[in-house]
Amino acid sequence: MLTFTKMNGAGNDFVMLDNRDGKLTLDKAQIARLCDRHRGVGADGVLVVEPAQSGANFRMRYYNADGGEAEMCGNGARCFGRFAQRVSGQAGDISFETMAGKITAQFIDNNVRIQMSEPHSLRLNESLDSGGEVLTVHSVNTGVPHAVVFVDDLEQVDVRRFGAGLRYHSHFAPKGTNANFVQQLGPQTIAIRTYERGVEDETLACGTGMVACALIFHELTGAASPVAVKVRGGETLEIAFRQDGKVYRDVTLTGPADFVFDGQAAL
Ligand SMILES: N[C@H](CCC[C@H](N)C(=O)O)C(=O)O
Repeated sequence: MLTFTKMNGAGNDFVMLDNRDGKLTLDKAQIARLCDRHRGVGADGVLVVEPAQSGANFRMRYYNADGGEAEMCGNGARCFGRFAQRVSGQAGDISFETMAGKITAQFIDNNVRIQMSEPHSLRLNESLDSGGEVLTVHSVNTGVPHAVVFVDDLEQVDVRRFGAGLRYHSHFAPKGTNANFVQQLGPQTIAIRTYERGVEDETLACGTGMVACALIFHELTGAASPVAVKVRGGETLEIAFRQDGKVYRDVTLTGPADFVFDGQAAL
């Protein structure tokens, strides 16, 4: 039996595994089965605590619901910090390595603030066909790749149709991208919906997607930091940043990371 903890980061939900002893080996099919909402535990992804290979406290591995490993997960990183703190009994900030760089988690009341890796590959105003329509698409990598489209009414967007159209678009091949749709609610407030690569559906929240949308919102409107981002699950999270010329520094994502239950799963 596999001992796990289920966590929820603003509606993005995860199976958490403690593999600090290095004894756990799961293949892609087993991870996908854990995430299956009918045959398994059910989750958007799996996060695994491993020993650090350099100066951090831990190493974070992230796997999407399809079992494939991804470089980073923003909501997952908040949950990872909270989970690593619990299993290790370590007080104070938690640092961990990811495929996208080193992340630090700070614990602020019921929220977790993570210092994101430096965003890159920002591109604005590209015309791309998706779902049979030509969209104005922006993109940036916030640990994983994100496409961003601004719309007038989020409720009217067919996220599966247009999200999948961008996720599999040749422009983002071969790795593909996550796809976000954004509606401005105020000078420093947006609402977003996200189609996630590797989940292949809309999720209730996407942390790296929130960061991508907030930075592009700043690029297009000059919106000051911090930007409030309302997600499909109903929560509002905070993205802060500092622009140093063309580079974004001190990018942080602050929001909830909640324990849901502990369990044992047959694999
Ligand atoms: N599905 C994403 C990884 C997880 C991103 C999301 N859950 C987050 O909170 O950042 C990808 O394959 O690029």
